[in-house]
Amino acid sequence: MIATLDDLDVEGTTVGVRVDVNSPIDDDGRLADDARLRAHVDTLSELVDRGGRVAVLAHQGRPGGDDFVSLESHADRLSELLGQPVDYVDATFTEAAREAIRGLGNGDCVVLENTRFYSEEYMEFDPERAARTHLVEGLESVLDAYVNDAFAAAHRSQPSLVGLPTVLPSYAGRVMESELDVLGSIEETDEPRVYVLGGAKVPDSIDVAWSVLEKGLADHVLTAGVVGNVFLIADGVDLGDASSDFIYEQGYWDEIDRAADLLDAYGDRIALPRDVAVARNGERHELGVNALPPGDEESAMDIGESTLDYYRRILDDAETIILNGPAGVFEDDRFQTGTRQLYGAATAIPTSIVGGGDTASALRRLGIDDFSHISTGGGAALRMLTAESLPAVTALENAPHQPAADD
Ligand SMILES: Nc1ncnc2c1ncn2[C@@H]1O[C@H](COP(=O)(O)OP(=O)(O)OP(=O)(O)O)[C@@H](O)[C@H]1O
Ligand SMILES: O=C(O)[C@H](O)COP(=O)(O)O
Repeated sequence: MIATLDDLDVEGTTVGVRVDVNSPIDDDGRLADDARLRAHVDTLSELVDRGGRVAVLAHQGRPGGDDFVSLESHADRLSELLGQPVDYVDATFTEAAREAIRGLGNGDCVVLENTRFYSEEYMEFDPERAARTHLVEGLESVLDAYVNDAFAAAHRSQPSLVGLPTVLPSYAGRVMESELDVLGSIEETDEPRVYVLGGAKVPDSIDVAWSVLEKGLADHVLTAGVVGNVFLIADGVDLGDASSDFIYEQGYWDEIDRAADLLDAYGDRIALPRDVAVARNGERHELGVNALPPGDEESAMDIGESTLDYYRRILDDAETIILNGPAGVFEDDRFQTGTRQLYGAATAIPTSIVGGGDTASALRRLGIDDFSHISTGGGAALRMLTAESLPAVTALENAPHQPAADD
């Protein structure tokens, strides 16, 4: 049983709120897309409106990346979104951070510095060990409560996600609550249940496919994107050198064997593309799998019409559809068709759930957003879609001062 903001007496309480605002960053090192910030506005505005003293914790990027930047521009944008001043302090758990937190009045909000500027926050710990890190020990004394709204990071066992809820009364924020409501009860959605696995994260998708087929969660798994290409090769189709080289360069060659094992075990429930689209003379050109391999340098960039017809027939009976990853290289207008049509067809199914942060923002750009639920999480959603627990969610379940089960 996880406590929510409904269980928290907010007025005058100093709350550490973990959000996930890990976002695209522009060439000047500033926030380039505020979608993830907007997702947390409900939680943050509720806390400040109810008189909380709010200290925001978040990571941005990974060490060494161009997007590994300060949260100053996030604080500026948050100030606009909340319609009130939001301070920023370039410290996370040191005396400067504690001083900023102690200085908060009721209804005030401060953004602390990128948690991953500190090495411990980029390591995974068990919750008890995470509770003894500098970040947790530095903040514990100035916080009365902890709220986790960072569903998209909930698959990470890092101090701000699993350490703080070990030592503080802890609550799920509104994003976390709604994600858990939907993704935590996949088994209860109506059947037939269809999973669409596309995109380029082949190992993750194959993990999901194994899990949902083994557990009987999926009546059908439809493959597309690079995932579909790997399954085609595993099925003995010659996709040509360009697609094969791409898969090899991504380090996914071993995945072909795993895909072949899956086809052996559950082939009757896995659907493979029947045609692919390549670029020929600068135009989209579709080829049935019997006409493969394509010409030299031609790579399978999308699924074609015949695959879409086949997949639509499977979807005709579906009650629930769960999608992750685009069907093709949607960034190129010529190869948007598969994603546009497959995701478009999914919106007609009674329960349609999209997992994956980047896919979600791409779909919004394509103007397709009429799903039952679009998750804020990529890796976290994938893990939940297999009905597995997430460390940060488990830490919330085990946190001190939880409401009784019959509350
Ligand atoms: N056939 C293909 N060949 C090469 N790239 C492809 C193909 N199909 C899709 N892609 C690429 O896959 C990428 C997206 O895949 P990915 O698995 O990262 O999905 P995602 O929604 O961004 O995931 P997340 O939200 O979890 O980060 C896109 O950049 C797209 O161009
Ligand atoms: O963007 C995400 O998926 C989350 O913020 C987690 O980021 P990470 O994969 O760098 O831990």
